[in-house]
Amino acid sequence: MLQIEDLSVAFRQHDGRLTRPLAGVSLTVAPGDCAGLIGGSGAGKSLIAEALTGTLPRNAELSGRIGVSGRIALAPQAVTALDPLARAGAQIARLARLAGRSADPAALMARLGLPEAALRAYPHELSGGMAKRVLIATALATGAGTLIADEPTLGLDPEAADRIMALLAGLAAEGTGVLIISHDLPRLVATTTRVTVLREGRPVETVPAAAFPEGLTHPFTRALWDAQTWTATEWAKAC
Ligand SMILES: Nc1ncnc2c1ncn2[C@@H]1O[C@H](COP(=O)(O)OP(=O)(O)OP(=O)(O)O)[C@@H](O)[C@H]1O
Repeated sequence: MLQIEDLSVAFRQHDGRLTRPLAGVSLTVAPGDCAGLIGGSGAGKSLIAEALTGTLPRNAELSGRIGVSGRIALAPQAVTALDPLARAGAQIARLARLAGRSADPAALMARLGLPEAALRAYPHELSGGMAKRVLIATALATGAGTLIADEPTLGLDPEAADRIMALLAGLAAEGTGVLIISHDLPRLVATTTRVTVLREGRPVETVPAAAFPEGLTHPFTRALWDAQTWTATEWAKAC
């Protein structure tokens, strides 16, 4: 269970000034929940992930309340988070060990739809979608009851992106609390029960997925939806 109330992150600059790129964010992810978080570039999405996992830069000042029951783990945005010199299976086992657990990497990879051969693969031998799955596997190997997936579909082709989103929805259906941070509003709406919208580090609103698109009332959320669905429609026509 994850509960964030009025979360703010500020940075003390070298000249003593304080900037506050994130303020007033609240959200809850219960076991079995699949929630979404969206915002443009620089909206503060990664700051939230870093605040939740205790990985904010040292000059960050955190305020608000973060309540976590059970373990929380991050599947990071960049596949470069994987050790380029270690095989995927060994990386999953290592994360489990660091969390004080023993894991069965083969079972975990099978659960995430990865072929057994991927256990022995180095990160550069994995496709983008497979590497994203390995990142999710390393997070789950910690025994986390809450998973934060930071941009899980970034850089993937549409089919691989759909498969990753279906996988995350499946994890939620099995009882994991899942927070998906993404730029991809149509996929978030298709996968999650609600989407929290951020704009320049401030919350705009949290909208039930069922409200998209007819029930949208906030002009920012509407513009975000129109921009992304227009592109998809026009692209489909052009093809
Ligand atoms: N160490 C830091 N010092 C000062 N400001 C920072 C620091 N780290 C991040 N920020 C600021 O916080 C804001 C939010 O950054 P963040 O990386 O969370 O955005 P984001 O929503 O994840 O963007 P993107 O989608 O591009 O990754 C940005 O304006 C960024 O400049």
